[in-house]
Amino acid sequence: MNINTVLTEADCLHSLDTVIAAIDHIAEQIDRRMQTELLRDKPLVCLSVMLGGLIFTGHLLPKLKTPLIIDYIHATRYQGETQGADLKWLKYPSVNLQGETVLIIDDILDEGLTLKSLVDYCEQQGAKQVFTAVLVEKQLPMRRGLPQADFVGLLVPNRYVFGFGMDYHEHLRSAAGIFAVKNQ
Ligand SMILES: O=P(O)(O)OC[C@H]1O[C@H](OP(=O)(O)OP(=O)(O)O)[C@H](O)[C@@H]1O
Ligand code: HPA
Repeated sequence: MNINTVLTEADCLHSLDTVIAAIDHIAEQIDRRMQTELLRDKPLVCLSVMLGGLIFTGHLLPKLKTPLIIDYIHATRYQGETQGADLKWLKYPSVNLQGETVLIIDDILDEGLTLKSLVDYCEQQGAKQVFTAVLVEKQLPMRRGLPQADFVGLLVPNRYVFGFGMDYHEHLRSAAGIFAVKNQ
C-alpha cells in the first residue's frame, strides 16, 4: 500500500471549505440547542473521542459560545483496519458525569456501535442528558448501533473515507477535506 497513491487516487467528497462551513453550521445548532438544554451556570461537558474526533473537536469548540469544559475518551473499534470489531476502551473520561449535560464529539457515525457504547457509558455514569455530534454520517441502509447523531455536519456514501481526523490504516488523518478511497 502506497499512501501517496491512496491520496492521489481518492475521490474528494467534501472540500476543506465545505467542511469548515459545515462545522460553522453545527456550532450554531449546538449553541441554539444548549440555550434551552443547559441549566444555568452548568457548563456543557464535551467529550472528544480519540483519535478520530481530534481535528473536528479542535475546529468546533472555539466556535461555540456555550460555556463548556473539555475532556476526552479514547476508544477504538477499527484499530487501524477498515472493518470494525469489538470496542476497545483505552481511556475513560476523567470528569464526573453525574448530573451533567454531555456532548460526545466524534468524526464519523458509521455502524453506530462506537457511539452507542459511549452514550450508554455516559448514561450509566449518571449523565443528565447525552448529545452526540459527528462531522460525517455514513449513509447506510440500516445501522446496528446508534441510528443517528444529534448534530451532523455532512453525509458521505457507503465507502471507506478518510481526512479531517479519519484514517486509512492510521494514515491520512490530516488530509484537508473528506475523501473516499478508490474502489472502496
Ligand atoms: O460507527 P462505528 O462503525 O462504530 O465507527 C465509528 C468509529 O470508528 C472510528 O474510530 P476507530 O475505531 O477507527 O478509532 P480511531 O478514532 O482511532 O480512528 C471513528 O473515529 C469512530 O469513533
Ligand atoms: O469510513 C471510515 N473511515 C475512517 N474511519 C472510520 N471509522 C468507521 N468508518 C470509517
